[in-house]
Amino acid sequence: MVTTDNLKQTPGKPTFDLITYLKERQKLCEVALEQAISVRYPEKIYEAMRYSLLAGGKRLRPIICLATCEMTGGNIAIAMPTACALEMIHTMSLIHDDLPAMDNDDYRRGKLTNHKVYGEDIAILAGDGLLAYAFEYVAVNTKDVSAERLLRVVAHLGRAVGAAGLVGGQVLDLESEGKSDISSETLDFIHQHKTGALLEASVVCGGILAGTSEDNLKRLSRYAKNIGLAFQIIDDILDITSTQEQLGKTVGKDQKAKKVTYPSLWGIEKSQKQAQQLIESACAELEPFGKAAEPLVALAHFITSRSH
Ligand SMILES: CC(C)=CCC/C(C)=C/COP(=O)(O)OP(=O)(O)O
Ligand SMILES: O=P(O)(O)OP(=O)(O)O
Ligand SMILES: [Mg+2]
Ligand SMILES: [Mg+2]
Repeated sequence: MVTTDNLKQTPGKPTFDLITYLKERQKLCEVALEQAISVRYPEKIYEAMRYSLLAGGKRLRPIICLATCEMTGGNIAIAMPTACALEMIHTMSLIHDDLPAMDNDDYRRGKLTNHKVYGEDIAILAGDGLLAYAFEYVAVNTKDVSAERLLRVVAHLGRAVGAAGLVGGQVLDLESEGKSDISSETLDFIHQHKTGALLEASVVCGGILAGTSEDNLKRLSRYAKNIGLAFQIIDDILDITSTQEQLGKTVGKDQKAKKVTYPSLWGIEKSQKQAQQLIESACAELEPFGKAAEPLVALAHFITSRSH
């Protein structure tokens, strides 16, 4: 059996080339996203939606969705509409998160935030437009997948973005600002919802589209929950250790907003170890998939080693 250990880089062994993989997949996603929304009347709203959607970003959620679908016997074509929808939902969450009523941020993905360019009113609507279009896009453009699977994907996406997911996590995140007595359970809840839920949907929807077994879906969900938590821990570390140039957004915001984070509770080193452990547990879930899991194993390790 292939284990996560023998998938790790060993000198002399051919290893998975994640950099090339990411570049290729990012290009595929960029093309699909560019084609997904065109500008029409009233131009302003379509331009605002495209401004943030096409502003770059790692495209991790769509790439993870495509990878899971392929690993479980599907292909890129059946997963691409869902992959695009995940990025539309993610972009909506960033536009709204940056609004003055929430984090009040001026930069995102190396550019001025949506409300700085289009105004608060249009930025709210651009987020709404992207969210609604994400669901329309999956429903209309997914081909060669049964209606039953498609319905399951739509339901899973809806749950991930609503009060049981991103919205719920964001509410607690906002309520926790300035409070020093946030428990690690509350912190985990925030991370698992504001970040974990959409990553989990990215993984699980890929598996649903491919028609993988219920057991595999549970396994995939556990993998995703672990990488989701690790992702947010690293995000909070980067807010302390990285630069605006590298991240494309303002840094040092958590300390300024007096936010309790993993590194503020346990320090950077322990938080990093914690993230590493979560990644190891995540990868262990993929062992039954053998060599087919290489991309998802590499993507999980990328989450802790990333610089942006
Ligand atoms: C429903 C909504 C609006 C959800 C927002 C979800 C989210 C992950 C925001 C970014 O988190 P952050 O503020 O911790 O990170 P960043 O530094 O990227 O702003
Ligand atoms: O790369 P991005 O901008 O999509 O952000 P995130 O780090 O939240 O994936
Ligand atoms: Mg926030
Ligand atoms: Mg923010």
